[in-house]
Amino acid sequence: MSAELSPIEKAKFVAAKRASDMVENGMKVGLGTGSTAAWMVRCLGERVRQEGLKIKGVPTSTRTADLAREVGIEVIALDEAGWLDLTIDGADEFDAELNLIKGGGGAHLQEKIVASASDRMVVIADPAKEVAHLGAFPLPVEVIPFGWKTTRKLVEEMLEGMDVLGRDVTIRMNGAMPFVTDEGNHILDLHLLRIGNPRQLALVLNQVPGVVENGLFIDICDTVVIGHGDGRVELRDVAAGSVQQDSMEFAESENLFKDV
Ligand SMILES: O=C(CO)[C@H](O)[C@H](O)COP(=O)(O)O
Repeated sequence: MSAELSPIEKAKFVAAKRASDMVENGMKVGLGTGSTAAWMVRCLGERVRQEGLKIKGVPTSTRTADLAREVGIEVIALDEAGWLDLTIDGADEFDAELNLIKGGGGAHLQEKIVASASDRMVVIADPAKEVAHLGAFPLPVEVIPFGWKTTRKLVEEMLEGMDVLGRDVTIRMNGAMPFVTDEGNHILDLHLLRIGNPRQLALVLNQVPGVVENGLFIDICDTVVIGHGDGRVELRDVAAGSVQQDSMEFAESENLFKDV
């Protein structure tokens, strides 16, 4: 890699590299989905090749499973793994409490199950993902195909009573057809602009018939690793009930860029 990498891709890469260094021999690791998570999978593949790192990876999508196999990571199913040591994944937004919006890639159902079955969830992000309030990014909600228009109506009605700024609900499309997730479902994108009470919304949304899972991750993420285009990395950790901050220069970041 590479001189051609944009600052945003470098930021994603250094976050992914820092988080992949948290993985230890023998671990069972949840592998997230998306462009940042793809860097992490490549970094882990590099460690498997270079250091003989022995891990079992549980992918959160068919895309990630394909990439993990391609880079030499042993892939197992969640039910084979049972419980995971660590999950590393990207996010569309994170706030000061490390609550997240996920599902921009349409994989939040598997991602939430995998992260919830892990000792620790580490999110890797570029600085643009940090927000004061969740909701500028449309909130993905996975719904079953049966009666999805009715489910959308029920979601719209439910939103009337919620502390949100916008209430538009759109079906995610793939060309002329509704997008289909790995589980064969569709995605509603909720254009809320600002979510006043993410915890309440996450609970209420999942009570609407037809909704399978929403993309709000509340109290699931333990650490956010924020990469910067110049190689700096910041860590936000939930410790003793509050978020601690740490910052470091990524040693030899230029060499790391060349390695990938
Ligand atoms: O939740 C996700 C997929 O369902 C992704 O983690 C999220 O969309 C971030 O993706 P990227 O790293 O490409 O910005």
